[in-house]
Amino acid sequence: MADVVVETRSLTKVYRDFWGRKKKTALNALDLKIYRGEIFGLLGPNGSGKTTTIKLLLGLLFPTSGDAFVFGEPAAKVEKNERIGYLPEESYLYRFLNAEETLDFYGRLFHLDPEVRRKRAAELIEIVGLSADKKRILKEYSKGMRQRIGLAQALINDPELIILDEPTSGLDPIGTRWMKDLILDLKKKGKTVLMCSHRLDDVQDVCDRIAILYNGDLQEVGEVSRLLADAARLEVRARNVKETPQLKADLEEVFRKHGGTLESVGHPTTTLEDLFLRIVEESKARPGRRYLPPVENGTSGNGSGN
Ligand SMILES: Nc1ncnc2c1ncn2[C@@H]1O[C@H](COP(=O)(O)OP(=O)(O)OP(=O)(O)O)[C@@H](O)[C@H]1O
Repeated sequence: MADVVVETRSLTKVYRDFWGRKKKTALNALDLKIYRGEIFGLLGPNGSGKTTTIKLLLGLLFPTSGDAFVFGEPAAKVEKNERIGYLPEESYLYRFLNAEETLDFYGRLFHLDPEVRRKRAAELIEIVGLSADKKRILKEYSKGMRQRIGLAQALINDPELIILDEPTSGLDPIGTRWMKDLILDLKKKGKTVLMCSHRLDDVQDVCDRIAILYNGDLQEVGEVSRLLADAARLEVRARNVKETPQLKADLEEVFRKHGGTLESVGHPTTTLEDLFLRIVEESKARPGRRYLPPVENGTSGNGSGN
């Protein structure tokens, strides 16, 4: 039986106004379990209750009814937060500290020994790619750099559960790929990750399971691969075959024999992210590389600029 790291039972949050009158049911009877070692995506349109859920799990808000448990402890018990790393959506870091000072400050909050603090800060600065900028104050950081130092802060206590609110926001495609690889590395190390994101392609790339909230109600929960599988279609891929009318006719015949119909024959496409990263890598490896338009016979001159 898998180890449950986060559990909510009929978790409900109603925000009230100053007079105690009901303003908004932000979360309505949420039942959810998140297991050790999985990457779980919490999705939903703006205002659907994601941040409210995270705040309830961190004990920053109290539920109106229902329960939330993290590591089997009530979420209101703030000591359990020492085992959690949290990257909020908005930067909250001190703008006049540099990266080293920032991590030292958060290390102190977790009562880490000076030696451990120094070692972890150095490792994390390296991991998040800020070695060259570690002496600059955060005020001078770009949004992507702030996101990197925010992640390092979230990992300073070597947490078992990492909660990431919009982890790829503000990152360029290279930073996005780096962040996704890092999230997958955390999973390899046995960590549990709960992330909220509006970038659905990123969620699809890294999450094992997702939950979708709408207006405070849980609408769907399950494995990404299962939810996205199109059971009505079958995909067949082949190598070293030329696309000819005869091939198409033969395939039509085969599928007809098995009671189906051929929908299309063509080349699979890569993702824009892969294309972008490949071009950046090639540009780095070959200074002077430039786009060249296709030559007359139709072959691409792409990337043969020197
Ligand atoms: N302090 C508050 N007082 C009153 N209503 C609130 C408060 N905080 C959030 N809400 C409302 O609760 C609902 C859920 O908000 P929440 O911030 O949890 O949504 P979200 O899914 O995180 O949205 P987003 O994607 O925009 O970050 C929204 O309708 C929001 O206006």
